[in-house]
This record gives sequence, C-alpha cells and structure tokens, in this order.
Amino acid sequence: MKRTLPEDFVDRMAALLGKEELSAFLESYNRVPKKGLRANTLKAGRDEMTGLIPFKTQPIPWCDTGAYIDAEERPGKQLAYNAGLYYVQEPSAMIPAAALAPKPGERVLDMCAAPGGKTTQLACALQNQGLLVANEVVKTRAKVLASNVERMGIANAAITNVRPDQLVDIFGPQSFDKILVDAPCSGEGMFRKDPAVRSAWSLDNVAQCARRQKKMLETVDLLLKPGGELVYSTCTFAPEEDEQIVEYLVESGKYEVLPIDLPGLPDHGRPAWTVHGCGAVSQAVRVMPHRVEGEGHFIAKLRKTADAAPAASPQGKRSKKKKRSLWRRASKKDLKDFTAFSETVGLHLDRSDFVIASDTLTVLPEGLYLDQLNQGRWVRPGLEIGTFKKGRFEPSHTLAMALTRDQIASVYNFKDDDEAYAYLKGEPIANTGALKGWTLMCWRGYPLGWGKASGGAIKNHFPKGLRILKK
Ligand SMILES: C[S@@+](CC[C@H](N)C(=O)[O-])C[C@H]1O[C@@H](n2cnc3c(N)ncnc32)[C@H](O)[C@@H]1O
Repeated sequence: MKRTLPEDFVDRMAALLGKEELSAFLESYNRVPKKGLRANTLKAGRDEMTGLIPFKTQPIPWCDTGAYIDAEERPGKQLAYNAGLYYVQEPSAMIPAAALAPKPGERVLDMCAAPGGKTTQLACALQNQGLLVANEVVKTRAKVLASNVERMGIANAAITNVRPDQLVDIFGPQSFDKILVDAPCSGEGMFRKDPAVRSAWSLDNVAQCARRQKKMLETVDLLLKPGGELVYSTCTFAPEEDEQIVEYLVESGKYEVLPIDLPGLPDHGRPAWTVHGCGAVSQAVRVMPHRVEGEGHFIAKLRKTADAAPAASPQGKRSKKKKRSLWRRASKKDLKDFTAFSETVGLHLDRSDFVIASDTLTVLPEGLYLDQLNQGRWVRPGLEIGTFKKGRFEPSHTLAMALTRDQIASVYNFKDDDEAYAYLKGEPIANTGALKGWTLMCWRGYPLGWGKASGGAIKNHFPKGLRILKK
C-alpha cells in the first residue's frame, strides 16, 4: 500500500515527521482500519445498542457512545440500523462533535454537514432541545444528510442547502452559540481507506483547500456570537489546512484556543508546523494513525472572545430581494385535520409551530421562524409530519422515526426479527390484534415506519426507496 501514496505527500511527511516517525507512520498503511458505530442516544445508549447487534465491540476511548467493530462486519444490514439506533462512523470522526459538546437548548450550526455523522452526534447532545442547523452546499449530498437525520429521528434539525455565506442572510449575524466547521480538505487522513482521495491529491489542492477554509471562517466570524465556540476539523495532515488555519484565527485577535478534554488522544497540534510559531496550536488534537486506532484527523476548539468587534458583512454580495416563499403558517382547517389524525392514533407532539409547503406539514424547531424560510434553499426546515392528500392526513416516515413509544398509542410490535425484515422488504403484515388505521410498526419498541391496519392485514407503508431486498 505504501507504494500507492503520492510521492510528494511522502516527501512532505518525511520532512515534517523525521525519519523514525515516518517509518511508523507509513507502516500504519499496512493495517486495516477498524470501523466504528456510535449509539443514537435519542433512542438508545451504547450498552442497549451493543446488546442488540451481533458484533464484537470495543469502546472508543474518546467517545462514550462509540464502539469499534471489525472491518469485515456489515452494520448497515441490521434491524437496529434501520431503527436508527446507531450511526456507522469512522472512530476519529467522533471527536469534533464530542469536543464541541453543545448543551440542550443551544443554537448550533454544522456548516459542512453531509453525510451527517457529526450532525447526528450533535443532535444527541442537544436531546432535541434548541436549534440544530445542518448545512450542506452540494444538493445530492444534502439529500443524503436529510435521510440520515430522518433515520436517526432528529426533531430539532433544520437542513439547508446553501453556500456558507448565504447562511448570514437566513440567520443574521451572531446567531449561533456553537459552530462546527468540518471543512472540505485535501483528505490525506483518508488515504488508507479511500484510493480515490489518494489519486485526487496534489500540492495545489492543499493550497486551494486552505484558501477555501479561510473564506469559510470569515463567515463563521459573522455567525458566531461573542463568547461562542467553534470547532474546526479536517481529515488531513497538511499544516496549511490545520495548524496554520488555527494560527490565522489566533492572529486575528478574536479567538483563543481551548483545550480538548477527551481521553485517548496523545497527539496535539505542532507549533513547529505553523508560520509564526503559534504555541496555542498545541491545544488542538491530531489523530495520527500510527499512534491510535483511527484515521488521520485534526481538531481545534476555539472561543470567540466576548469583546471581539462584530465582523463587518462583506459589501455588495448579498441580495436584499426576498423570494416568494412556498411556506405558510398552517390554517385552521389543516390543524383540524391533523388533530383528527392525532386523536385517532393517540399522538402527542412536543412542539406545535406548524408550517406548510406543497401540502406537507412541518413543525419548526425552537428559534426558527416562518419569515426565515423566505431565504435560501431549505431541504427541511424542521420535522416533517405528513402530507394532506385529498383532505386526509398521511403521516410521514420522518415522523415515524422521530417518535418514542410514549408519544403514540397505536403501535404494532413485530412478533420476531423475521417479521420485521419482511416489513422492511415491503411485505404486508398480518393484523393479529384488533388494530385499525395508521399504526406505528415497531421492532423491540423502536419504530421502523408506518402501517395501515384494515381487516386481517396491515398495509405496508415503509418507503419504497428504503426497502431492502434481502436480510
Ligand atoms: C468533511 S465533509 C463533511 C462531513 C460531515 N461533517 C460528516 O461528519 O458527515 C465536508 C463537506 O463540505 C462540503 N463542501 C465542499 N465544498 C464546500 C464549500 N465551498 N463550502 C462549504 N462546504 C463545502 C462537501 O460537500 C462535504 O460534504
């Protein structure tokens, strides 16, 4: 595998690490990386998760909800996966959200969010309280992000598909307590896992990534409250994208670097790899694959000083024009139809700020308002509840995944795993009880989707696009 590494990359690493460390570093490319799972604590803790899967697991030191599994395991095939009990995530990728550690009720932005590993981890920390904005600039990736947010049953996420600078138009300056920038980078830390990243690498690309990262951080400066916290992370070893970016922030006079207090991470940012010898970078964490079980990463946590002067908005870039919005507040008739549905299934929701677009009812998270939906491209501004079809309300799969067992009365529990797999394949289920109408279909108490009971059968409403072909 060593031979397939780009030559310029090996030369650079030789100069940075020195001969002895370089040979251990290159040796790590002969090992197969382990996979990681992270429990979705909106639904289940790590012990509950490990009890429901057939894999040998080991704790991940820096993430108390994470577990290593062997590389050959296929965690995406499990019922627990379909029930959203865990996210499959590279172990090092669990560090940034753990370092940011938002608290329930805070306003948090994940600026580069797809496919959603860190978004779903931040959501666990927020426990559905406060606002979690997950933004992804690439449309197709934003859709994958939305489907992961859906599977994990997150109720307080608003998903946007805009350039970072457009977030200022939507949310206004100084609107977030905490921001995660998991920056697009040259990806050197992924060389072991992904040959495509190795072949796309070049020194020019490193320089281009560093320029783009600085630009994104200008936007962060507009969006972050004074005293607010930023985690900046990459999956590259390149100092231009790591230590030198942190040095750039420190030299602006507006940021101080904070320690990252997580166990099992022996390596830190290296002041020698900065331009002006910025000592504060030694508070940042580096993941070196020859030292810990994880792919290469860099993570820095910074606080914007409370007295930092507000950043000036770039002039002439933004359009003041408001687009005609697709969104409106739910009418009395909409609410009446929805209430009729809720009463039939015994549904209770925690929030009631209902908005509608294209007949789809959505409940907005705390701190997000209808007039903000006029700006930018929204994938989902909140929890999609369902759609009005010819005057009748049809609940969405997203709602099913976000419900807990104490929020709804009409529930069917699969009699065994085979029946649950049959449901995921799209087969009808026998109505052995006296169920009628919309029913939440649950595996061991965890929702997998909806069914509609009538007579002796429960019609399968598991989305066609998510159905599995075999176990
Ligand atoms: C490292 S990945 C994010 C991974 C994600 N945080 C997770 O944990 O699943 C970086 C993301 O930035 C997006 N991106 C690419 N160019 C960008 C730009 N100019 N501004 C903002 N995001 C960009 C990419 O599409 C990609 O999804």
